[in-house]
Amino acid sequence: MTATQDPKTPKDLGPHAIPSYLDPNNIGPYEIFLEQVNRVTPYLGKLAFWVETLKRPKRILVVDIPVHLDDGSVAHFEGYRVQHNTSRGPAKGGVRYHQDVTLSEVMALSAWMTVKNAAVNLPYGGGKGGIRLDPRKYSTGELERITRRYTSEIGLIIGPDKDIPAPDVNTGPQTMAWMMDTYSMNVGRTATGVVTGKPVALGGSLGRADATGRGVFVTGAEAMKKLGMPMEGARIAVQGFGNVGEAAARIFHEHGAKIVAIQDVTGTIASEAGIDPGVALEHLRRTGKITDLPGSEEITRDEFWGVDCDVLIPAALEKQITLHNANRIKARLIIEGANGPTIPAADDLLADKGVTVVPDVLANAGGVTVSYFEWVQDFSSFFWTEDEINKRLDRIMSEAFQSLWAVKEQHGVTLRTAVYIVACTRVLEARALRGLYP
Ligand SMILES: NC(=O)C1=CN([C@@H]2O[C@H](COP(=O)(O)OP(=O)(O)OC[C@H]3O[C@@H](n4cnc5c(N)ncnc54)[C@H](OP(=O)(O)O)[C@@H]3O)[C@@H](O)[C@H]2O)C=CC1
Ligand SMILES: O=C(O)CCC(=O)C(=O)O
Repeated sequence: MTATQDPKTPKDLGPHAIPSYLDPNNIGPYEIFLEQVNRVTPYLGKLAFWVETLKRPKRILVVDIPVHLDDGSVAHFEGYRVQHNTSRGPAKGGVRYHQDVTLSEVMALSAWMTVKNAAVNLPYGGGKGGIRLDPRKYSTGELERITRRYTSEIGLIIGPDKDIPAPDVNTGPQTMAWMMDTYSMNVGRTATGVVTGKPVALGGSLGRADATGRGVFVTGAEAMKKLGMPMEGARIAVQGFGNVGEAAARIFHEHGAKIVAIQDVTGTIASEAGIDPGVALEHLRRTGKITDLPGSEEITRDEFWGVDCDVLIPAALEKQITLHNANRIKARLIIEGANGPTIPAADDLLADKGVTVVPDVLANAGGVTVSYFEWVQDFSSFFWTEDEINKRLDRIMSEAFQSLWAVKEQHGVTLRTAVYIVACTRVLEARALRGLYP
């Protein structure tokens, strides 16, 4: 028996009921991706011949990052850049700073970028990077030195027409500015197109900061229409209140939905009357935590999953929805702002319960879509208005949703499998047309 053959066996049967190596909740991030590829393979027809291409990252770089800390000592960090696939264009995807970053995680995140970029038909392959460190423990100067050394080390394989990093968890416009500057110094010219998600003053794009959350809203609103769920008063619970979660909560709130619970690392809050995300953000900035927000009550991390809501937006990290909590989820709709928040076994359980999942590789593609706009603007040195950007983003996201929903209906599969069918077909068509030999 493999870890995924008995996906619905709960772990809670007793301490010795399931050996950990058979527990489906213990699946690693890259194994999740491989399982998703296995599930789509029967739908790929002749292109299944090439499916091994998807299972093997094209290029993996592991780098040592030695840096002087403020106290004069030298620390070494481990960094990664994985280019999962470049069949449809340069690799593209963010850079994560987190204490739990592993090579398997970065491999999975880069593979999901391949699928995501193909799903919304951007001319990119998939890449992702990361450094295993807890950024809260380092000063701004230390983070700048770490970022610059990391950029120099991965400079071997990145470039505006090779691999274009962007922000992910715990990185943002300032990180991208340092990366752009370091790469530019090393190549002897200003290369704005080497990263996206830059500050607007440095060739960044208007609309990029909110783009992922906006895409979560657009695809979520389309799904709600399909499911006959009214937006006005819809009860929404959001896990993660950073770039993606905060913007998604704010935009849903602006459109009449009610944010009934928010969870981040510092705690979980709930409110029957609804939480104003603007007030919550101001409170978070002032106090450093989401809890103790006036008008809300604190609930446990675990209670979050059973909150009475219509829509759940996981917008934090991978593997949050597992067999431990999937059964308790009351939402009819899950919009995956995070990458990889649902393990495959929980996906099955949710499908059986009739819960619709807008998968990460569609729901959070708004960020990379505006990154693509940024890259195009940098190349042409001609910048668009925010209104133009938002209109183009909304159109791409809602058209992608409509066409992928039609594929779901046609095959009678989940929306995730439908997105994988379309995206993997696009990637493998390109692979097959390019052939193998130089
Ligand atoms: N930024 C982007 O453009 C894109 C991001 N994504 C994905 O969206 C997700 C969030 O990214 P992003 O918003 O950029 O990251 P941020 O670093 O801006 O925010 C992450 C948020 O998640 C919270 N968080 C982290 N760990 C946990 C946890 N265990 N339980 C609850 N909350 C947690 C953080 O809390 P705290 O602040 O307290 O640490 C923070 O609120 C990731 O999966 C990322 O890959 C996907 C597409 C694009
Ligand atoms: O903007 C980008 O290029 C990539 C964003 C990202 O890392 C993601 O979509 O997961």
